[in-house]
Amino acid sequence: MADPDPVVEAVFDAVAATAPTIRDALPGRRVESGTENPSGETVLAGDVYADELLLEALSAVEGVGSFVSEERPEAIDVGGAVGEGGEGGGGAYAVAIDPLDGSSNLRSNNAMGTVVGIYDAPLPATGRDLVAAGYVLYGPITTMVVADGSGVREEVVERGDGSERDDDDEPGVTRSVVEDDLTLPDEPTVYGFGGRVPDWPDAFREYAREIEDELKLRYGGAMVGDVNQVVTYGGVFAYPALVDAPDGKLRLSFEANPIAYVVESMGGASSDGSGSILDVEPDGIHDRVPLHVGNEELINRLESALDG
Ligand SMILES: O=P(O)(O)OC[C@H]1O[C@](O)(COP(=O)(O)O)[C@@H](O)[C@@H]1O
Ligand SMILES: [Mg+2]
Ligand SMILES: [Mg+2]
Repeated sequence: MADPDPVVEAVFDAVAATAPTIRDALPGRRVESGTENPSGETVLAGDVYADELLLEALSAVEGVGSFVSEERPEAIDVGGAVGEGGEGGGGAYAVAIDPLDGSSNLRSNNAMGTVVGIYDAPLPATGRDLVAAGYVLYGPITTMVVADGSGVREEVVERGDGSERDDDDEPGVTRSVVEDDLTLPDEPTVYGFGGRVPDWPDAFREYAREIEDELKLRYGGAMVGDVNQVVTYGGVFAYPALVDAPDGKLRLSFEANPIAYVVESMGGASSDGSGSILDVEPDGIHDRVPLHVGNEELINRLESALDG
């Protein structure tokens, strides 16, 4: 097995170090910030806070050359030319972040997360340039799922006690690996599909009718939470193309590619409707894409259903 990439490890150290702070900051940040993001969506105070904290933490990581966020129009140069083989080749990585995924769940106090993609190429790039990806899930407990090219692990992330503080400004965190080789369960159990049923194209609606007959609905409105149901129990998550939004809702660089990388690394499959998400060629960093991930057999059936 390849040695862990120290830059990748340092990125997930930084993400884990921010997680308890982001979580603690949420109660007072459930209100609108008064701005819109590059996708035209209302930004909450929690989105702004998480974005700024992650920029600060990740720009301090040596080997991260570019910080690219769902909340910012352009990539931020944080030092080092991106590409050329990452840590081994002398170049730096681009880190794409969805600081708070599912932030409309903040008001209703439901699950949310943070999504991370580490690319060995300047963005926009395809998911084939990912060297690692993962997500933090703010559920009843805070967990972090990391796919680093050698496997997929799940950690519980907690604020450390005072003895683990590096210095006064940065409270330590305790990380416990709870699963070190996550694979998708063979027997699928759950499904979750985003968007309104009347907005689904007919072919997707027919596929959904079949799946409803076979699996249990688990849908909470935050991609990270809904994907983690599939990761845990097996099944399928989709935010499909909509009749009036053929590219769906989710963003390729910040959401779809990292999630596809995680699910494919666990032995599952991803699709934009016709092929792996990781092969989708982007035009811009805020491009959207229909996202379908889960057990391979269910994704194959989805592609056949949409093929007509
Ligand atoms: O409630 P809607 O509009 O169907 O959208 C739900 C989807 O939108 C998202 O909240 C988009 O993510 P952000 O909260 O990062 O914008 C996903 O997490 C979720 O799958
Ligand atoms: Mg999101
Ligand atoms: Mg977000």
